[in-house]
Amino acid sequence: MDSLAASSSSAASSSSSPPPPPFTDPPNYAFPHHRLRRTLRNPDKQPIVLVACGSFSPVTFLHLRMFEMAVDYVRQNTDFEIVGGYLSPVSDQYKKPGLLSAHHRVNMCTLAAEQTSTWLMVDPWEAFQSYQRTAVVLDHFDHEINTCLGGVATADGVRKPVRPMLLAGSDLIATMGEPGVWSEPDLEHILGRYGVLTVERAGADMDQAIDSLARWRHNIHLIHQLIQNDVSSTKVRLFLRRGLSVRYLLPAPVVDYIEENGLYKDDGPTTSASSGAVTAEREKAAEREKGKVAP
Ligand SMILES: Nc1ncnc2c1ncn2[C@@H]1O[C@H](COP(=O)(O)OP(=O)(O)OP(=O)(O)O)[C@@H](O)[C@H]1O
Ligand SMILES: NC(=O)c1ccc[n+]([C@@H]2O[C@H](COP(=O)(O)O)[C@@H](O)[C@H]2O)c1
Repeated sequence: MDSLAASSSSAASSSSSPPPPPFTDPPNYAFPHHRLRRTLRNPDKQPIVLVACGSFSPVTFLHLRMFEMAVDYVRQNTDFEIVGGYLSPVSDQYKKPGLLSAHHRVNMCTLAAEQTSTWLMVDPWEAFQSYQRTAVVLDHFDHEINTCLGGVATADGVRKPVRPMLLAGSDLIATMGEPGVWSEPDLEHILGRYGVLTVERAGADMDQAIDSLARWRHNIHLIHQLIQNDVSSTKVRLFLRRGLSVRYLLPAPVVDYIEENGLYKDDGPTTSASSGAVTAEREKAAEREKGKVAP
């Protein structure tokens, strides 16, 4: 398998011992695929799954709406067929401001996906372990769906591999042009191999964002928001701290969950947002030195 994790781990293995598993799974982990469509409707299309990586602290209607915008875009502009959609909440090690524990973030995403949609799923794989780079997260989906489940089949029984594609806001794509946040091999892996569907976000200039990523332009799909929505988790947290209502900004079960558990009453961790991935990678490397975490 052509995965980052697989290639780095196989380089380290000796010829006598069995190859280590390509990924470290959290305890009791099972890949969720109860809503993954296993048969292609149109055999001529390329099957894809949408993977949205982020904090989701908390998940908002905008996060969910990104998937619906992607569905419309894909139907009108591409030869892809979407067979599944996943929210992949980031690990606690990301330490972004306002990042609630993975336990609560996964619970809220699960309520949102299961109770407001018929096709979205939540993968807790990265949430419940050490920080994983986005390139590795996409490799994990590739591994689970194609290597373990055998991809999808056409009505005639022909098997096809599924391409995981990153679904992200244009602010996230803009960080790909910032020095030090993403490594060059990771960008090549994410944008060259898998591709990204980018949803326009108020305040982040999409054209400027992709200027520095021009060599992967063919794999970067820009989705314009026809109805502007600039809800953000930051604003929701601010409202909650001030005791203001967030109803109708988030799915009702998520609002109820926040109230029942008394969440977001204070500021939480305060590491700078843009340095989240860099800090998490540094801390992980230090822990690896001490032998505490797997690569
Ligand atoms: N209003 C929005 N428009 C477009 N994309 C968005 C919007 N809000 C979030 N996203 C995208 O959703 C993904 C997950 O975002 P994340 O969980 O970081 O939400 P956020 O609202 O940006 O959080 P925070 O406010 O805590 O920084 C990212 O790719 C982000 O770009
Ligand atoms: N090098 C990387 O792989 C890298 C860098 C920056 C952000 N990310 C990811 O992007 C997402 C960003 O989420 P936020 O928008 O909440 O910061 C997270 O899932 C994070 O892991 C990955």
